[in-house]
Amino acid sequence: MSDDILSRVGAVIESRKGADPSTSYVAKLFDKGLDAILKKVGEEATETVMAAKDGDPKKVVYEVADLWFHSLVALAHFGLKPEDVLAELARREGLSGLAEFAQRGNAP
Ligand SMILES: N=c1c2ncn([C@@H]3O[C@H](COP(=O)(O)OP(=O)(O)OP(=O)(O)O)[C@@H](O)[C@H]3O)c2ncn1[C@@H]1O[C@H](COP(=O)(O)O)[C@@H](O)[C@H]1O
Repeated sequence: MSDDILSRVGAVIESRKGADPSTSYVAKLFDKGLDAILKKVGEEATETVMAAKDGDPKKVVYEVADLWFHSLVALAHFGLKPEDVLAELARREGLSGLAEFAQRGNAP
């Protein structure tokens, strides 16, 4: 179920390319350009950190949803989709982060 919603939201975001910014928040972001999109990603990341520092689980969920959403818009700017990120996470599945770090020639 979870990646279905990511795919659905990703498809709607893609469909907003070239849409009227006055009728769509996503189209407004595309119209403003990459810096505006990245500004929102940064803002939502900061708001996620602040929600976590406050120890408020519901607020953390809300802000992570904002962060994931704006990250999907940033992906779409580059013609990328949520499925691309899911494939990368699947590629990493089962490989310990410690082992992966060491594989890159980093000291444990
Ligand atoms: N998932 C979302 C989504 N999450 C957040 N947002 C918008 O992102 C904006 C966040 O900007 P704010 O400045 O309000 O930031 P904030 O952090 O919420 O508020 P502050 O804490 O900064 O005050 C708000 O307008 C939210 O409504 C979203 N807007 C759209 N979507 C999805 O994208 C689809 C297309 O949206 P439109 O292009 O607007 O039709 C929708 O059907 C949804 O599925």
